[in-house]
Amino acid sequence: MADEGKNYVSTEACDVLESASFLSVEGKPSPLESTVLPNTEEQQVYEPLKVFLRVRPFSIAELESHESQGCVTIEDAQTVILSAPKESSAMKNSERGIGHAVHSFTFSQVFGPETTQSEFFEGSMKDIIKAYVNGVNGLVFAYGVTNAGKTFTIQGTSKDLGILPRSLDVIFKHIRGRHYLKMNFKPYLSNDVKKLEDEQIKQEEALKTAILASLKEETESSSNTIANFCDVKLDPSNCASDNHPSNSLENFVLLDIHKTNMHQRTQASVWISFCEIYNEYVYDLLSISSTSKSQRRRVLRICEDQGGNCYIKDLKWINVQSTEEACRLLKIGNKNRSFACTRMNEQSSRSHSIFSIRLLKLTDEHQPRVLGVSELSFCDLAGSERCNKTHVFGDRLKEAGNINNSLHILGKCIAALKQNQNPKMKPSYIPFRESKLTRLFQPFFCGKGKACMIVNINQHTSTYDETLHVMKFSAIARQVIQTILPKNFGYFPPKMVGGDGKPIMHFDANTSVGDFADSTEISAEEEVDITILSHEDLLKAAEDLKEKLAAERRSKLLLEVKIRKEMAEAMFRQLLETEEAWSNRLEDMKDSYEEKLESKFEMYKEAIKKHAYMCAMEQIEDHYVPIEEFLAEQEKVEDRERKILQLERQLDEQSGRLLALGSLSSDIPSTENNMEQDLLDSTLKRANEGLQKQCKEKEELIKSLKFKIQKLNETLLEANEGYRKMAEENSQLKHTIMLKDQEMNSLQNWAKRVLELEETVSSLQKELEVQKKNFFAEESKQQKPRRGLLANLKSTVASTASTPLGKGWGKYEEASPCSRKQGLLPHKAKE
Ligand SMILES: Nc1ncnc2c1ncn2[C@@H]1O[C@H](COP(=O)(O)OP(=O)(O)OP(=O)(O)O)[C@@H](O)[C@H]1O
Repeated sequence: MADEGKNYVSTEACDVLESASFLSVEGKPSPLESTVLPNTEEQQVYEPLKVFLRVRPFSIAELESHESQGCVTIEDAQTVILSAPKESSAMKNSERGIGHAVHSFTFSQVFGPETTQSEFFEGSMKDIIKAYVNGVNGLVFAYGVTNAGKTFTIQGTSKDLGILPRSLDVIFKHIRGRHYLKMNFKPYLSNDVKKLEDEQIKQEEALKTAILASLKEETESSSNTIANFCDVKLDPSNCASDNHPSNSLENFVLLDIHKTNMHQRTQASVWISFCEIYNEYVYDLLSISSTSKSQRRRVLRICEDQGGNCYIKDLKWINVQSTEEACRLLKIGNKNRSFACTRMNEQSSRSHSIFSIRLLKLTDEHQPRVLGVSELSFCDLAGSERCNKTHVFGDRLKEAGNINNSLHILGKCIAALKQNQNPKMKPSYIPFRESKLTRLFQPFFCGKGKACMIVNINQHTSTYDETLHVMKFSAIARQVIQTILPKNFGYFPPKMVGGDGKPIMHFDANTSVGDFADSTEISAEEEVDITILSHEDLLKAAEDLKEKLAAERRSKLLLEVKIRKEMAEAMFRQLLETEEAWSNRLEDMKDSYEEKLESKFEMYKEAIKKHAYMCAMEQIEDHYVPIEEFLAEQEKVEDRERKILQLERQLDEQSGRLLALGSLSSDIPSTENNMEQDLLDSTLKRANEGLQKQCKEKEELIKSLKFKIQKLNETLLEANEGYRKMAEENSQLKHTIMLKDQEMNSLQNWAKRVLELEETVSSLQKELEVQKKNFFAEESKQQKPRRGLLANLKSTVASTASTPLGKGWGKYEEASPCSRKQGLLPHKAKE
């Protein structure tokens, strides 16, 4: 890998890691120990996950069985080449064209088979212990196939100590003289501290004594094959048994101690815990009950505090005063650990074991205060293996399944972590919660600590394919960049609780007491290892679980509904806010654009003005005439005008004379001088031009007038035509009027005649009346015959009928009496 050895730690942060040490060496205050505490607000550090490869040497038996086929070749301090042996699947695949037969892998450092425990410790643990004593949590996990040397690397043997006892030794040496021996401050939950009452301290001491005593009983009663750590003499000669320079912390951790910036003298208290994850159940390896095989082991729960930090509830934390004590406890734990004899390893770890050391940093006072807590965990993972190769069944098969599953999830987490580092890739879910192991590892991979991976391989041809798988896994892990949060000592300020578990002190001013009260475990429920239950109990347990599941689902559903509602409301609010923000922004943009436009407009206006001004100035410059010159020229012009006027007058006179003289004028010799003649000519010319101009104007005028006249003529013609028509109509009307007049006249005549006739009729009637009277008078006097009167009447009527009126009358003689009364009507109808 190209970035091999590249350190992502910023110089500043690196300096802090290099220099700051929170405890003095061998109890002696360092030169600067009385200065300040390490700055806990340093920037966060990015560094690639350190992956060390350790190749196990062949055992004598293996050498005798000619295991070696040269599968593993160490190229250099960082590179190793794996060549597939003939019978391996990798070789078969490569022959089929799938994959390669040779693979090259790069590590932070490769430790060959000849590497001693001391060399390995020095080469791999330096940084992590340095960071640990400065408050950075650390995780060291050994990964590899079964029988690859993981346990050997972590724990070692009594003669050849592994990294764990060596680390303990370094830590104790480091705190020598500053070791806080009282047990009244105890680690609590994930990162807190509990202040114990006297009674509790006594209980604590009794428990420790009991656990340690159990080892004594055991060692007396039975022999064991595990490294007898209690016999370990952890003096420098032991540690440097391989003739290597001393591995004490002074040698590599506190080289720059003189740079420390600590203000305060401090002391430390060391607590350890040891647990295993077996078949996905967590067991306390330091539990007294667990030492008795007949008793059922208590399953521990992984809980989370309010900060989401995982911790194992009820896991025992034992105060240790020395490396020897810690190693005794390690041995006790090992005895409780699930080992089994597999085909590959006589003492094969069937579980993942986690040994943790918590360092409590306290002030060096009569009433000490806790300054911080840091944790260093060593995880010896169970060996990865293929079930078919190990020929396992029953419990072993189940174990293998669980081991492989948790390792598979660890692989998935590491792959997801690597993928999430790539900003171009879609962030993927990291399945930390899918196994107990990854749940406990999560904080270390999420910035709350520094992780380090040890890959153990053997050179067996029989396990080549598994080894290749392990190497591929490590190649991915190698690419993970760790983000280490900037708290140097612990990631959250520790809280302190009293013996009753209630907070008594807060180290973080920002954290309230209320917050703390909730930071207890999520559930106090205890898990039971169901594999040891009877069939009936299992059924009952299944029923219980079903009920619990249903209840849980219901509550979760309600919670989901509530959360969804809250989220919807929050989103709606956010949308509204966003909308408002955008509309405000839009308004602002509009305003700013308007302002810009206005200012541009003003700018252009100014530019145009300027340009016009410049042009004007240029013109003025071009046409500039001094005032004296101008006045002189003006005078000259006026003078000439006067002369022209004079000449014009003269011309008028002359032309008047010329006209008077007529044709003779040509013969009259000119008396004028040449100058006058010229002036005259020019005047004439100008006058001529003026006349021509006037003529042109007049012509134009005439043209327009002609056009107008033409228009008027046309209008006149139209008017004439109209007039003619009107006249015709008029004559027709006159004729009609005349006819009407005639009719009127005739009617008047008729009316006159009617009047005459009426008069005649009335006179006749009168006469008739008179005649009647006379007749009746005579008749009464003479009684003359009626024939005579009628004859007279007839003669009268006959005389009347001879007149024109009488003739007309006669025509109607035969009409009815009614018609006679109406008189004139028949005549009118005739007319
Ligand atoms: N570097 C080494 N030098 C000498 N012996 C070693 C080395 N590494 C491992 N061994 C020996 O190899 C054997 C197997 O080692 P170990 O038990 O540590 O393997 P393991 O990987 O922990 O196996 P498992 O996963 O099955 O528990 C042990 O006897 C151990 O002493």
